[in-house]
Amino acid sequence: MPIPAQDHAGQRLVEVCGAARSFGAVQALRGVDLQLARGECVGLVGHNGAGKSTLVSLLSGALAPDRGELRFAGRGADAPAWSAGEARRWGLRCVFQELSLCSNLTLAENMRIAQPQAAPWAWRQRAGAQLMATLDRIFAGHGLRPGDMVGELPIGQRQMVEVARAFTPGAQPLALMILDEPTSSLDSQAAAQLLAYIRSFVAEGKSCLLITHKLRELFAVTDRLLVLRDGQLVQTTATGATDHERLIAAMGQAAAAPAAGPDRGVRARPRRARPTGQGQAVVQVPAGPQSGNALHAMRGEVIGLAGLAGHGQTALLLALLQAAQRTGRGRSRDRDGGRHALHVEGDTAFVAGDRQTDGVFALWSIARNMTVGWHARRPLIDRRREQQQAQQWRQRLGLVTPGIDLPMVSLSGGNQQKVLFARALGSAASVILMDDPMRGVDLGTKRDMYALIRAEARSGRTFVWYTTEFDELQHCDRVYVFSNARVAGELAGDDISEERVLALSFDSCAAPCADRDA
Ligand SMILES: Nc1ncnc2c1ncn2[C@@H]1O[C@H](COP(=O)(O)OP(=O)(O)OP(=O)(O)O)[C@@H](O)[C@H]1O
Repeated sequence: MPIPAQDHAGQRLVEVCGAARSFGAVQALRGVDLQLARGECVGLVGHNGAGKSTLVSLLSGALAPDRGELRFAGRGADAPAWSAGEARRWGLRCVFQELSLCSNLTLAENMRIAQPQAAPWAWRQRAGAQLMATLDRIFAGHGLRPGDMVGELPIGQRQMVEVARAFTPGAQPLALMILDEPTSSLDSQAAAQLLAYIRSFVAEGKSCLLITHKLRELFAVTDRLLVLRDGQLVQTTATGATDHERLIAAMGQAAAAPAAGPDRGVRARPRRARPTGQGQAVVQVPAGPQSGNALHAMRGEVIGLAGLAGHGQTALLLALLQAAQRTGRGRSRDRDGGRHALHVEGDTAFVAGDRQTDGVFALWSIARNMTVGWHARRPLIDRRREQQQAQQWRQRLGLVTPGIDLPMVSLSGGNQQKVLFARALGSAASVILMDDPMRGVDLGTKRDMYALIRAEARSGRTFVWYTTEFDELQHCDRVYVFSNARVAGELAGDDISEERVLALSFDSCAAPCADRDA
């Protein structure tokens, strides 16, 4: 029989003593001590490469610590004895930053993989029904079906499935949920649904460790906050006893952080200050019955694409990229299956948000990943230029790595994202298409990137920027809001507000979109 929440709330559930872990020359964790009680939600923050995901891997048993001890629910375990199977049997589950679903299987089949011990008969129906029940509980109105193929879903929906699968009850208990950036690809509505669910989860006496770079979320749901910096826990504080600025300072990212708005400290410029557009439209999407209102971007403009995730923003960016590539081959206009007649002028680069699928060459070096677009235009690889350019961007974006010749997989998630950003900005492209490019990027680097985007726009580059974060729209000159794969409206100046974006998102969208990004 389950113990009532009030009987076990406050008891110690997890204890980590002196956990350390290195990867070659990199000391990812340098002796971390932490405790987690039953019934509490603890937030873990830190810059890219601070060691958060490594700590998660130790807790979940995916990695063994070099030294230190982990205890769960009073059961002592010397570090070498701690394993993924044991952690799961004791009630620990984990949603990792990089999604782990099999893209060639359906939702139901992915559910079955996570709980193979369930009864063998009619497993597909059972697994599908179980997963749907959790999806309904967390993400009401999700629009997913058990037979959907994971590989055909946009990253936001894949993240919903990943989260719901972890929360689905099974043969093993669930006492602690570790969520590593669970909202990085969710739109604001789905993120709010998940945060509300986390609160109800801990209210039942269960525990949650939440890792995110979105401070707003941490302040909304956590009881306590831990700050990790260069592999060490430098601050533990009750959430109510701190604020954004102090947290950012503890992370070591306080310099030049102007206070403005909910995620204070991440904005590089005051709201709506300096539109940069100049006379000539370099991106054009005409109005149409299927595509909605017309969309255009002038030279030097920063254009935001907003609206609920999966409502056509990524599809448009990809269509623009294809149009640009065909334009480069001598055609001036392109038709996207009759939906859009698109025009893009100039070299175009794309920053993928779904980095594992669309962006990263995992085993290539960091330097080669940064410069691959540039090499593609030359007959021979110029290693000296490659090194020069990569070192420049490493410093500019504060890449945390001992060397740019290491493989891309050695980088933390946020640092991999920085490399993709460097790849686009380091190219000769005059139009940069960005598909939610700040996924997993820490606050300090985001601030630098916002400033960089503005500076590049001033020099004449055009940005078309899909973002799931409202705050980022404040860095755009104009914003187009998408709904049901159509441009539902345009906002500019002080009209760019959360309320206006939501109003346009839901205006023509009663149900989740059928024409999703693929
Ligand atoms: N498999 C690996 N091989 C080599 N180095 C690694 C490996 N995994 C992590 N590291 C290094 O360990 C350090 C900590 O990485 P970790 O992924 O824990 O950071 P993080 O705080 O989760 O960062 P992010 O916010 O970007 O996800 C980084 O310097 C990273 O490059």
